[in-house]
Amino acid sequence: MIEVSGLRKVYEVKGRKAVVALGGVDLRVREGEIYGVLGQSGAGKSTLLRCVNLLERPTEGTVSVAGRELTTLGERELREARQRIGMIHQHFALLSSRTVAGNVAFPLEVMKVGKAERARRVAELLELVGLADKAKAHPGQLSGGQKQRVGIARALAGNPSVLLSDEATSALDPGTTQSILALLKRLNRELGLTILLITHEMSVVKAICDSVAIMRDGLIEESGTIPELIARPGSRLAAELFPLPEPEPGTVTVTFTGQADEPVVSRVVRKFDVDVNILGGALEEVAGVATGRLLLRLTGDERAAALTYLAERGLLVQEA
Ligand SMILES: Nc1ncnc2c1ncn2[C@@H]1O[C@H](COP(=O)(O)OP(=O)(O)OP(=O)(O)O)[C@@H](O)[C@H]1O
Repeated sequence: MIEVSGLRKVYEVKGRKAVVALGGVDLRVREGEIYGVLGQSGAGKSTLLRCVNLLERPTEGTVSVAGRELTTLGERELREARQRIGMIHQHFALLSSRTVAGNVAFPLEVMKVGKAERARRVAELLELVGLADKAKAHPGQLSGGQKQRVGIARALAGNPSVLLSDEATSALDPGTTQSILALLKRLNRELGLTILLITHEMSVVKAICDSVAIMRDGLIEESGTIPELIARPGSRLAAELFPLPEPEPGTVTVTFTGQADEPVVSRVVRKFDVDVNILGGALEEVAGVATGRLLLRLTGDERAAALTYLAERGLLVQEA
């Protein structure tokens, strides 16, 4: 759905050294998934997101969304293509002089949608985000979470196939963050909306993302589906989601996704002549799947056979 290839963005600032915000980024977001780009401040996340709808012109590389290569389009075609790419912002970017309904109607006015159809569509969008009773309110009378719901309704006005989210929950408290993330997940499921979001919070990735790219210094360090990354030896995502003590020689790190119901450790002890000592562990719900990592010391004559048994059960076994 979104294909970014060889993307470079260099900011030339007069009298200062040029800043390489993106140093050659490839990204592939599949239709219907929620894809998170995670990174510290300055990693290049906003630049990447703004290049996806060409708010920012890449210095090099190509961007295609829903099969259209955006970098080759003229201004008019680009405006049309952008109507199918919604965007939501950290600070909501609402027009304070307009009512909630007026804010949602704004893109429809730009698209020259007739008055009656506009009113129908605005009512439908406000219903979708749970704000039907706030149509006449002004943004100043709303909570942060309600403002972001207006932002989401406005972003969906043009029936986009893709939604770009620029730190949409960073200005919200934890409870409100969860309700906005749940709304995004519902829109993803019900409308088949593909979502590309940027965030500096692992909790956002953990709550709703199917795939993730970790960015640092304008480059992607690792990317893939979350189960893929958790199972990848040396993955930074796995280390950050499941921090474990430094493995000492002789210890074993065991990663499991979705097999949390099986008592594998007690089975290993019963089946094989081994002792198991749990040195550390973490269990998390990741995108709705129970996932965990354990640091074990396994000793005994049948150690090798026990490790093979764990690997055969689909667990990732890494010896220190
Ligand atoms: N318009 C600009 N002119 C010059 N440099 C810029 C511009 N926009 C961003 N940069 C620089 O590009 C680099 C990447 O910035 P970017 O905003 O994309 O990172 P980020 O990961 O989104 O960080 P943050 O979360 O703080 O916004 C930074 O070094 C930043 O200072």
